[in-house]
Amino acid sequence: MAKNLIINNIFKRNFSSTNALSRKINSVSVVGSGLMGSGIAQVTAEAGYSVYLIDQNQNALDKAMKSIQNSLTRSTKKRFNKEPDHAERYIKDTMDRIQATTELDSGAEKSDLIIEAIVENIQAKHDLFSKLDSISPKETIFTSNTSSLPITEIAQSVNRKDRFGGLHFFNPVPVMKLLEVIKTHETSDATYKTLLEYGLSIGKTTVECKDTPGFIVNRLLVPYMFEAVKMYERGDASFQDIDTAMKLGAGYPMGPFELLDYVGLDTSKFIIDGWRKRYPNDSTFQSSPVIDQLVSEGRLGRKTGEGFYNYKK
Ligand SMILES: C[C@H](O)CC(=O)SCCNC(=O)CCNC(=O)[C@H](O)C(C)(C)COP(=O)(O)OP(=O)(O)OC[C@H]1O[C@@H](n2cnc3c(N)ncnc32)[C@H](O)[C@@H]1OP(=O)(O)O
Ligand SMILES: NC(=O)c1ccc[n+]([C@@H]2O[C@H](COP(=O)([O-])OP(=O)(O)OC[C@H]3O[C@@H](n4cnc5c(N)ncnc54)[C@H](O)[C@@H]3O)[C@@H](O)[C@H]2O)c1
Repeated sequence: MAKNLIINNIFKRNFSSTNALSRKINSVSVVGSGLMGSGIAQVTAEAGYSVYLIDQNQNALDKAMKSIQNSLTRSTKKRFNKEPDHAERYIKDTMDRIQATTELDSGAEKSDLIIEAIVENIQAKHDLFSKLDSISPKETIFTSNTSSLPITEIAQSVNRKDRFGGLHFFNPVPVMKLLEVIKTHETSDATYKTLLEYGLSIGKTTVECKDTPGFIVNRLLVPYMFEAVKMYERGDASFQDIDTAMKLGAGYPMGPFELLDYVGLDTSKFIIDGWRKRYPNDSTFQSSPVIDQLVSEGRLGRKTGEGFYNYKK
């Protein structure tokens, strides 16, 4: 209660002085149905929005719908433990609000908000947004869930730069309470207000971020994870002991290697490689031979069943 009051006061402080009117959001398209897109679609549908979950790959969509169903079953078991009928109805209603499709147009033409959660690659994001810009209504707001790319740079491929911002979710989306909302120097106040309102409407606590590398969380978290890998590569400790140490000695829910496997080693590599290209003189962003090797072997972490740890057993 007190927390909500603080959030509302921050919200009022920042926006009561502007006359910006937020836009009503009814329908949301989530493009990319992997680890993040499936979670974003789930929490958005749970909040009552009608959702198009779009992916170029039908298998990814099938996997996403299964994972949403499992995640809802898990969360409703406790929430409605004495009312199984209610839980069943809640799951059905939520699933019914999500339309999974490989047709980009079918969602983009009808959505008020588009959240992109495809692979962490600037060219792929540019190609997607330039298509979306030509098929979406001009009022539709575009956002990216990028972990590390500048929102301003992603927005270069569209004309609607005032209706473009960042919505950075955390994994697992249904559980993690934070949403980073990113404003570029071209994002309009009305767009930004709409994005903050959307964040609150899906039950997240929002923080306001500038378009700086890694925003708030990843600028601190990613160098920490790669520092742990360097420690392991030097032979200072086993990765299992580093994980145990950080969980029991620093109170983290997961150690850095468990977290790398959880985020995906490919995504982690994309992030560090991208930052190193941009900031070649900053030693924080050095590559990791061990991660490069695991990625080249297709051992990407939990999503492939193996990374630093083996999840197939
Ligand atoms: C790189 C990117 O850009 C940014 C990022 O995303 S960085 C990554 C950020 N994420 C983190 O740091 C995650 C750190 N890990 C954790 O917080 C925890 O280990 C965890 C929440 C993932 C799992 O928690 P843990 O206690 O170990 O396991 P578990 O007991 O299975 O789950 C805890 C609760 O979450 C729920 N849960 C876990 N995963 C879930 C999912 N996918 N869907 C729904 N519910 C889920 C469980 O049902 C359980 O709920 P309950 O407390 O009501 O019973
Ligand atoms: N993994 C994390 O913990 C995490 C957390 C926050 C943000 N992110 C960011 O979210 C984005 C997605 O990450 P992820 O971990 O969900 O990736 P993922 O590999 O699990 O899923 C990406 C999905 O996008 C689909 N895709 C690729 N190109 C597409 C296109 N042009 N059109 C439609 N679908 C396409 C793929 O088929 C795949 O299903 C990345 O930008 C990543 O940096 C990831």
